[in-house]
Amino acid sequence: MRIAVIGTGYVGLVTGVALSEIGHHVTCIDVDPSKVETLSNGIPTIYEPGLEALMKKNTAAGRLAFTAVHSEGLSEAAVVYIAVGTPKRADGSANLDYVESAAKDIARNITQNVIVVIKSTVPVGTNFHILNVINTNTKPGIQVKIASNPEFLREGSAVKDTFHGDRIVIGAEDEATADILAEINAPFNMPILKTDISSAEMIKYASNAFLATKISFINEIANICESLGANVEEVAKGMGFDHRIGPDFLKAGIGYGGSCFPKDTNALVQLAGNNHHDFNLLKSVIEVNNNQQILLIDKILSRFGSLAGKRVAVLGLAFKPHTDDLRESPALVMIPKLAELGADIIAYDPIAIGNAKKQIKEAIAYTEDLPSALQNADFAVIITDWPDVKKINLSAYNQLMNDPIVFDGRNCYSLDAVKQETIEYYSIGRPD
Ligand SMILES: NC(=O)c1ccc[n+]([C@@H]2O[C@H](COP(=O)([O-])OP(=O)(O)OC[C@H]3O[C@@H](n4cnc5c(N)ncnc54)[C@H](O)[C@@H]3O)[C@@H](O)[C@H]2O)c1
Ligand SMILES: O=c1ccn([C@@H]2O[C@H](COP(=O)(O)OP(=O)(O)O[C@H]3O[C@H](CO)[C@@H](O)[C@H](O)[C@H]3O)[C@@H](O)[C@H]2O)c(=O)[nH]1
Repeated sequence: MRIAVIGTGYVGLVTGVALSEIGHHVTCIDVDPSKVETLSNGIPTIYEPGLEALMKKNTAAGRLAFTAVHSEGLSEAAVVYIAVGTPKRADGSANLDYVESAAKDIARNITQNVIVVIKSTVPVGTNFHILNVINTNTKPGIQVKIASNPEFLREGSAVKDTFHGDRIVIGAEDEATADILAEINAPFNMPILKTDISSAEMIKYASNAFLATKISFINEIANICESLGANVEEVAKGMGFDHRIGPDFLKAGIGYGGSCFPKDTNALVQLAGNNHHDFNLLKSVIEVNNNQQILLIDKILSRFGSLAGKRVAVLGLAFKPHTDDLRESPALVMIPKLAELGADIIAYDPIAIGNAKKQIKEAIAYTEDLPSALQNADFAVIITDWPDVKKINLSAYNQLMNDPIVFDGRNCYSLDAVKQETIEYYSIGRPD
């Protein structure tokens, strides 16, 4: 099948590469010519494990190409995926400007019948709206079908998730369209749910909202555990044995970040509100998360009183390990607060520093070397559970820091291991 993918971000690029890997001929289109140039040179514009090799392989095989010219990318496509951003507006709702503009790009440039597949996360009703935008802007006689195919990949394991995900959801108006999309996706060998368009759109929001709820729930339990002297890791383990609950997504910490959970939970609250439903449960999930992201500041202040002149090692900037993405990372909340309180900050991250420098306004020092971050620090704050942070020999805190005081926002170490060392250790939902 000849496929075009509009948008080469985390979703579009991974989707385009994966579709080419299973044998389709894919052209990825992006409005950013510098991205297209980098990608055409075989260099991924995002960090995703396993992506570069697949990208190079399929480009060399002639199944994958990149362009900044919509007419060129769309010229022979039978199916066009829209995978552009749907960021949060100030009121919390999803900004559909990029999706609308991609729809107009399609409408103005296609000369053949196409199926347009919306992969971006969009509120219920958007697919029909976008079909309308395309039909109003395209040439007469061209038949356009629309389908919803929400994406469930996680950053940092996007390639793995695309080939070994839990399900593929296809929302279509007619069986023929759903069948074509099912056929395109068949080589992924995953359960396929064919449903109506509105339900497909809702499945995406409901899934993210449910996962975010699980995280805020366990974080609330963690905070209660702290007051009562219980250990949230033990509690989560005990809960997880119950198949109805499951062991995943019960890791307490400094809250969820990323480009999806914060944005999509807010968008669902808005969507519900616009339809006269006050989604109180989800509002609380968001509030718990906002408080959770700054929880360590209170702990740090009660330990030190003042942070003026204290040197702090911030370990991790990305919102989770194995990605260079900082969108809604707790680091973006913690660093301004620490700076405002007068701390002298050195931040460690193995791959996200390039992106961090674009988003962090405070004058802080950066390093990709973990020991250098710890050298002479008065305390350390763990934001991202990077493998090298988790695997560090705990004696390094003692050897390198002025005072081995660690505030661990990701519960990286077992309390037994910590007890073997002379470090002062504060984590989430566990005895200090
Ligand atoms: N990032 C994730 O892990 C993830 C996972 C599942 C779903 N989603 C959803 O997928 C969508 C895309 O997310 P992302 O993180 O990949 O976004 P992103 O911001 O990383 O990438 C979007 C890309 O689209 C390009 N673009 C914008 N308008 C364009 C146009 N008219 N023509 C061509 N290119 C255009 C931009 O230049 C950019 O490269 C969002 O709706 C998001 O909620 C994201
Ligand atoms: O038990 C947990 C699990 C995750 N997190 C945090 O939650 C955030 C999101 O993590 P994760 O879900 O692994 O990453 P994302 O790449 O944001 O993926 C989510 O958002 C995507 C975009 O919609 C969806 O496609 C995925 O299915 C969904 O998992 C991160 O800050 C994690 O640290 C926790 O605090 N505790």
